[in-house]
Formats: sequence, C-alpha cells, structure tokens
Amino acid sequence: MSNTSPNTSPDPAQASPGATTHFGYETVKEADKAAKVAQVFHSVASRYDLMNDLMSGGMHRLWKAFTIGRADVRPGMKVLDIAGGTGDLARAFAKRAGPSGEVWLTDINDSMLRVGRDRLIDRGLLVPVAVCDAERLPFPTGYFDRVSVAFGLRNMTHKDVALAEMRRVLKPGGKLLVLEFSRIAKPLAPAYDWYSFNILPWLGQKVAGDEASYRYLAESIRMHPDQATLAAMLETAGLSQVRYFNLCAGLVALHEGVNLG
Ligand SMILES: C[S@@+](CC[C@H](N)C(=O)[O-])C[C@H]1O[C@@H](n2cnc3c(N)ncnc32)[C@H](O)[C@@H]1O
Repeated sequence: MSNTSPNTSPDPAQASPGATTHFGYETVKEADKAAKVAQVFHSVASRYDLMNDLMSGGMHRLWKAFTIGRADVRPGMKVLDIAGGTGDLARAFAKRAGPSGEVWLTDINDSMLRVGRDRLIDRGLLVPVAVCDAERLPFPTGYFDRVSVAFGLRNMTHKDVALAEMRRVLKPGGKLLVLEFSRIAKPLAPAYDWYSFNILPWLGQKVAGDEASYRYLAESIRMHPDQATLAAMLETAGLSQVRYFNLCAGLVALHEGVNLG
C-alpha cells in the first residue's frame, strides 16, 4: 500500500488554524476533525461491510450499482475512487476498465484500505491502493476519466477544497460521481430520524461494539448539505452539466458533474 505524501497543494488546516467545523452535532477545531473521523473508521473497519448490509437492509448495494451504471466505465479508462474504503466501487470499476485500464482505490484511512485491498486480492483483482487525503490528491491534473466518492464527502473537513481537487484531476470531458446520504422526503423524515437515532447506535453497539461512531453517522448525515446545495457546490468547484438523482426518496443522492476544462 503506498502511503502518499501531500504534494504542492497548501494544507487547508494550516490555512485557518483557529477555524471550527462540525463533527456530527459537535463543534470542533477544523484541525481536529480529520483525526476524529479517522478514529471512527479505524474503529469500524473490520465490521464496516457487515454493518452496511444490516443498516441499509442491503440497499447500499443498489445505490452503488446505480452509481456504477452512471459511471459507464469502459475498457482502458483511468478511474480514481476516493474515500474508497473497503473497495465496492473500485472492484466494479476494475472489472469494467479491464487490464488496459487503471483504477485506484484510495482513502485517508489505512485500516479501511487494508480491508478493501484484501477483499480485492481475494477476488483476484490487483489495483493500486494509496492512502491519501481527498483535499490534497497526489495525482496529476487532468489524469482521470472518472472520479468517484461514495459516502465519503460528508466526512471531509473542507468539502469545497476536496471537490476542487476532484475536478482538477479529471480529464476534460471526465465525470465526477458523488454518492452520499442526502435529504429524505419530508413525510418520511420522522420515521427515518427515529430509526437513525435509536436503531443505528444500538446496532453499532451490538455488531461493531461502537455506539458513538454510528451516532456520528446519523448526526453527520443531518449536517451534510442537501441536494440543491451540494449541486451548487459542484458548480462552484468548476464542474458543468451538474445533475443529481434522488434514491429512496432522497435518503441518498447521486450527484454528477463533468469537467469541461
Ligand atoms: C462511510 S466510508 C465509505 C467507504 C466506501 N466508499 C463505501 O461506500 O463503502 C467513508 C470513508 O471516507 C474516508 N474519508 C474520510 N475523510 C477522508 C478524506 N479527507 N480523504 C479521503 N478519505 C476520507 C474514511 O476513511 C472512510 O473510509
């Protein structure tokens, strides 16, 4: 696993040392958020896949299948999966890009990546794996045909910086795909809130021995920008033809944008 070091981009945490942000419902120093997020994913890595299936009733597989379809990865393409964790998207992209393609599985968290790398190897897929922060991608400008991030953006300290980096590494004509929890339709919100703040932490405690991380999950979803706000953020990052698809009544949304250069 290559442990990449930051390139020439400025460190956003250094840029505003006194600034605060949210970690779930907690207000924390910007400089402290990444470490807190890291703690969450180090803690849940070994049970992450099982928890995903249990929490979503297997629906995360359908949301990812939709994303894979929209990505339309073809043989020979170069694809970057950011915050790729245990490798669901990278695995599907590697099969589609084939031996002439180049698919990178990357994440800031080496515990998650280790699980992902081992899963891919077990399935006979060897893809390059790199520990890196989405806010400082160690890849050349205009390199990838597709960049994806599934359920990762929500955890990033400077989403605007990360989105700009994602656009930077896309080729002209390349597509960004952002799959993330979003704002569910209003009539369903009370039931969803009850599930999120009662069942999720309970399940987290029973299965992963970690209630706090799954409470953070529920809180971080509420703090994440809604569909229209995120679409505007993609545009601000320089992406064009921005659109989004609501999945399961907006519980999750897939945002897309194209780098027109
Ligand atoms: C909920 S998991 C998603 C994993 C995988 N994409 C999936 O859909 O199953 C979120 C991932 O985002 C990663 N992450 C959080 N902040 C990050 C950052 N700044 N740069 C890269 N990855 C980050 C975490 O380490 C974690 O593996």
